[in-house]
Amino acid sequence: MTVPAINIEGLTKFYGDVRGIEELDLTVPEGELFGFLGPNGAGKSTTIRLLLGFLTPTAGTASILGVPIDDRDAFLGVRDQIGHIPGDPQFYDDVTGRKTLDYLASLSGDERRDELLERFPVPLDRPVRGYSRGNRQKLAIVQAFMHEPRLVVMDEPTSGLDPLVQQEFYDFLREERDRGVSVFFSTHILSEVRQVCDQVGIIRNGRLVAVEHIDDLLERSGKVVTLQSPDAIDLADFDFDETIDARLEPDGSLRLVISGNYDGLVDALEAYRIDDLEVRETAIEDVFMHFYDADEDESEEAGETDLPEEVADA
Ligand SMILES: Nc1ncnc2c1ncn2[C@@H]1O[C@H](COP(=O)(O)OP(=O)(O)OP(=O)(O)O)[C@@H](O)[C@H]1O
Repeated sequence: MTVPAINIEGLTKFYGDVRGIEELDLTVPEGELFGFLGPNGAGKSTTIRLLLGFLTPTAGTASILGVPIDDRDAFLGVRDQIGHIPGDPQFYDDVTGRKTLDYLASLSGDERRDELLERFPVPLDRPVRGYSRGNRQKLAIVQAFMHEPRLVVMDEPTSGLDPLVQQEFYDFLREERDRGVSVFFSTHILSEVRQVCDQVGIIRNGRLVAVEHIDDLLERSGKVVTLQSPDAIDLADFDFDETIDARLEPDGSLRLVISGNYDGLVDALEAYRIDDLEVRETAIEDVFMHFYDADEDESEEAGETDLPEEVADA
């Protein structure tokens, strides 16, 4: 039986009275690209810091590559099989990038350093103090992957990267996953989840709201059909088994959300002349909003407002 890359059971962390996370249960299989999505303050960094032993849980437990996080000796034994990109990567500012990597290599190895630096180049002979935000992030990527880890845990790893480097990083992550590396990464960017992840766990106010395969999530959410016709559209004609939602837009066009096959739609269309017909996937934003809406009452109790713009608009 294979061991999950990460297994979390009832994991809880309170900072005094402030809830970091509560009763979190989650399993990430080996070899998967797992996205951990939530707005600011949801508990993503807390979860990651608990997993890596930087914080002690208030309750519950977790294991990483089969090793319980509170078994310090065993954890040190798998430490060099794990890579980590923290939310705010810190290095010794007076030291050059090259020396930084030399030092980290002496701890865990650097079999892939050159290959990674070719892909994510940084000014190696400059002290890290002079690095831009993006270069600092690229150095963090190189150090996290250069020792051939089995699992990489990353806290918002694309912040500070320009769009081209972000795309390169997404390609790289997919290649790593195909080589069998497990990747757990937190993000508040929806489009990133869609592009990269196999599964996503959605966290809000310290609680896990859902865990879904991206394909299932989109499949279940249906397709959006937009129809323009010179004929008056009767909504009743489009109320077939596959219809999730049907409405007339102010300009008289029909907006239909359907899941499953198109048989009902094709039959209904026979009665109409068609000026324009478009079928597209449901926007991932619409799909995710429903998870957040469901938790609205609790969010108000916790004094939180609506989703931040990054999550709502990404
Ligand atoms: N050291 C701390 N002391 C007190 N409260 C904390 C501490 N660290 C985090 N919290 C609180 O715990 C909750 C979860 O924070 P956390 O940083 O884990 O969220 P996050 O999802 O990583 O957010 P972000 O996307 O903004 O980094 C928040 O309410 C936060 O204010």
